[in-house]
Amino acid sequence: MPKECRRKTSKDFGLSGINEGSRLERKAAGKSSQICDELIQKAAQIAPPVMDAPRVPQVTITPEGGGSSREMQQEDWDDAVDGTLRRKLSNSSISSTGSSAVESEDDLLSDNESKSKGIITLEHLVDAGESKPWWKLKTIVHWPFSATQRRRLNWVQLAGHKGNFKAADEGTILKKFSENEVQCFEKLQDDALRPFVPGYHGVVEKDGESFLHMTDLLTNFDLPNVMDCKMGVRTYLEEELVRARERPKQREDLYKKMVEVDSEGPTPQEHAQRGVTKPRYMQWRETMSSTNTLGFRIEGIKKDDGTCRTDFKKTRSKQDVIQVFKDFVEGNVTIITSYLSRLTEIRQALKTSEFFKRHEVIGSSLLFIHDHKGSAQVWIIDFGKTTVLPEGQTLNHDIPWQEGNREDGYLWGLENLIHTLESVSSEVTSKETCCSVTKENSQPTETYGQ
Ligand SMILES: Nc1ncnc2c1ncn2[C@@H]1O[C@H](COP(=O)(O)OP(=O)(O)OP(=O)(O)O)[C@@H](O)[C@H]1O
Ligand SMILES: O=P(O)(O)O[C@@H]1[C@H](O)[C@H](O)[C@@H](OP(=O)(O)O)[C@H](OP(=O)(O)O)[C@H]1O
Repeated sequence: MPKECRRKTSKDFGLSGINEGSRLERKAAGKSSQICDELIQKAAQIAPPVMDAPRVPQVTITPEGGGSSREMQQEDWDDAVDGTLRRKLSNSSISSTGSSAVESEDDLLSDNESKSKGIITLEHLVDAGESKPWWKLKTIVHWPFSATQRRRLNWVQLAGHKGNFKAADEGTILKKFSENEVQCFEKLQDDALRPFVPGYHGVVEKDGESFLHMTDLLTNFDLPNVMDCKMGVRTYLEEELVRARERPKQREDLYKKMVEVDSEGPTPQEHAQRGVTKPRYMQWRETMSSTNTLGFRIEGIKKDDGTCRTDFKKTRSKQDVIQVFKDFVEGNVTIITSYLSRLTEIRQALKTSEFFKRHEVIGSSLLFIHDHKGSAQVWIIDFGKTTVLPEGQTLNHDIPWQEGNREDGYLWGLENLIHTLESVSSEVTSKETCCSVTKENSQPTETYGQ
């Protein structure tokens, strides 16, 4: 049974106060998720995989000394990245994104327990009666929560780790602080990419924990359809490779996630030790999905009927991706055209962006959002693993990666994404033309009827 079919209850998610609207969305989810699965399976059977030439050399991480490795400590992680990517976080967990875990959740939690996969309820950090003030760092502005603003927010989180986001005042959210991401947002304020990233409202702190305060991109939509596409041919940093070679850590949680998708995925040695290193897992994910072949992959989709799917780990061929997009936009050419024009604007901005030239962009996503009123937007999100290059170095973002050149294939992936949507558009249009011709032909003419 696909993972998404095994739905957790609100109690499983720790959501005690989930409201009626959300319950209804969840109810709808089971049925149409199944329909979606069937459609995707059919598409996969009909369409032979169209494989582009792999752009990423596979790097083998061979643990010296077999499986013996010590647990990685936070200091190691900070040292490992040599100051280029500072991951010191506001709390004890360690990750590029401010959440998980070089070690914190390792070997303890399954995928479902640690990752967010759809509709969630965002809680504020304070209770209605809380009187302690919030303070904005830097500007030291009193955090202006009123009792009504301390509502629970039904929200969609298609990727990332559970607990990474909190509700904030109207139209905004809080994401767990990572110094790297905050630095990116600050630089982006003066960059050509600013119109395409969520509004940045500084850093706030509460009880020793810091958060990045940003615009909630879902705010202006009515029952939004949302898709997260992770960009680039590579989803791990070169530093992570170096680290894994120097101090390999076999992770049982990643091994389990691999086996769940493909029991033949791990090597005999990995089966024996019941563990894989993180770069090994990430590379395997890249080859199973369209990351290596198309330079982007679908992470998750939430539709306006309440269905959420994050089971795209084996969605690899261009035709499969086209089918998923078609289903996402429900064949609506106007929405596809809006998405295409926004992607073209993003491509243009990326080509002029100083920030883009000077950063290795890893693990960043394009967030597609549209609704029944016809609004459609695409935003660049997640800079947790976007890393500044050494002084004087720049990237092309569209040439093959070789270890050391730090290329990420972002622009190449964007080009493929645009082509994919153009294919969706022409397939939908030709189907419409074909249908209307068939309809016309089947209309009895007056003479025929007489
Ligand atoms: N500004 C935003 N507005 C609305 N939704 C957002 C916003 N930022 C993120 N999201 C939602 O949260 C999800 C995870 O976001 P993001 O990738 O930034 O988190 P993360 O924890 O850094 O993820 P990962 O661990 O995969 O790097 C996205 O897929 C999207 O559904
Ligand atoms: O999508 P999956 O298959 O669930 O795999 C996760 C995904 O690749 C995340 O991007 C990664 O977090 P980072 O981007 O922060 O590295 C996470 O590593 P983690 O388990 O170390 O958090 C992986 O487990």
